[in-house]
Amino acid sequence: MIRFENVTKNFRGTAKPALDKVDFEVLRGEFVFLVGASGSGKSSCLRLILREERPTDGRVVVLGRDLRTLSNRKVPYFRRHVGAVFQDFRLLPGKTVFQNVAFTLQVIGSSRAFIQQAVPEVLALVGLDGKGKRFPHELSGGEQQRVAIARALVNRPQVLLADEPTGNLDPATSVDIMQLLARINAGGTTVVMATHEAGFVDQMQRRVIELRDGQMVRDERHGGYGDISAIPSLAPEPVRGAAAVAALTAVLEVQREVALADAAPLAEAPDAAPAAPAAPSGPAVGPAPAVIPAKPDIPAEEAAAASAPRQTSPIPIIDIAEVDVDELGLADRLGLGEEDPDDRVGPTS
Ligand SMILES: Nc1ncnc2c1ncn2[C@@H]1O[C@H](COP(=O)(O)OP(=O)(O)OP(=O)(O)O)[C@@H](O)[C@H]1O
Repeated sequence: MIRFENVTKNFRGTAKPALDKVDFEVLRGEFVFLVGASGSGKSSCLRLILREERPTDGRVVVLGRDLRTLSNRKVPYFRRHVGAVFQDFRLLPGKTVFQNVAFTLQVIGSSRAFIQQAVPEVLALVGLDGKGKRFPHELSGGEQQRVAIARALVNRPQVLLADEPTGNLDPATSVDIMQLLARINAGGTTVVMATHEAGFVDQMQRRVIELRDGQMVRDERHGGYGDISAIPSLAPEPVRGAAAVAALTAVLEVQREVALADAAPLAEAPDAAPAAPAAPSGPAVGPAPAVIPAKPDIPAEEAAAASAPRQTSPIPIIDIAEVDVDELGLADRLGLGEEDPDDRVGPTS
């Protein structure tokens, strides 16, 4: 799903590479922590995945697309499949919560009717029901990050990138956001998260990729944060510990809910890939919380490969219909309207 092949990134005017021959593969459905000291290259990795930067050397392949050869014209299509959230939320201050999320859909030419349906659904999903008319400054930090997550999810991306999403939040709010990310992952969305939060990483025991001075020094299937001496200490250790315990509880709760959903006879679909198609709109199945399922248009070979690490079943809640980019003609005006077969993500050749 995401492959770094000996990737080196040299930024102009810098002697040392930000990334030095980094090589890893993330499979569909994984939750991966990117860890390392400040300046070790975590954000650079995420920016390469988003195609905000290109490698100096090596190859980055995301959803079957070699990003070296992806033309600028096709980048907006590509990014529909890759949502991103950041430490500083990056909301538009003059727009309401609804408008912030809707903007993503307007840019790709979604119909007004679709936007009116999809935005409230995704806001409910992230726990922001009824807050659509607020402006960002009228929200707490945690709520602002939820808006950012809603915006990242409204296109039902297959991958969610999170660059220190809890970096500006207090420990309790951070736990809420971690829980939300775990639920999103439980719905089949691959999550790659750069973080300094050693407590969360230690307790959640997910895959950990560690960078040091641009080099990958660790890739552990169920790892902890490792050496914490170089990370900024923003909260007293006991608080971090409490947050970590709460995070673990939250994540275990999500895992238990997923296991329950797996066990339910009606939820069984033996032939389905982990990110199965969404069910029609309706209430949550069983006790599970709202989880947005990733779009199911994933190459079959990747679906097979995804069985390796960890299988999660989708907990379908809503069905966000395919976006009709032609409907408003806006896509054409933005230069996004010339979709051709190459615009689709597909298997790596
Ligand atoms: N646009 C840029 N131009 C020049 N150098 C850059 C640029 N972006 C990043 N770097 C350098 O690349 C290296 C890796 O930076 P990066 O932001 O990826 O690290 P990081 O691990 O995400 O750090 P932090 O935890 O502080 O966010 C650093 O030395 C940084 O100064």
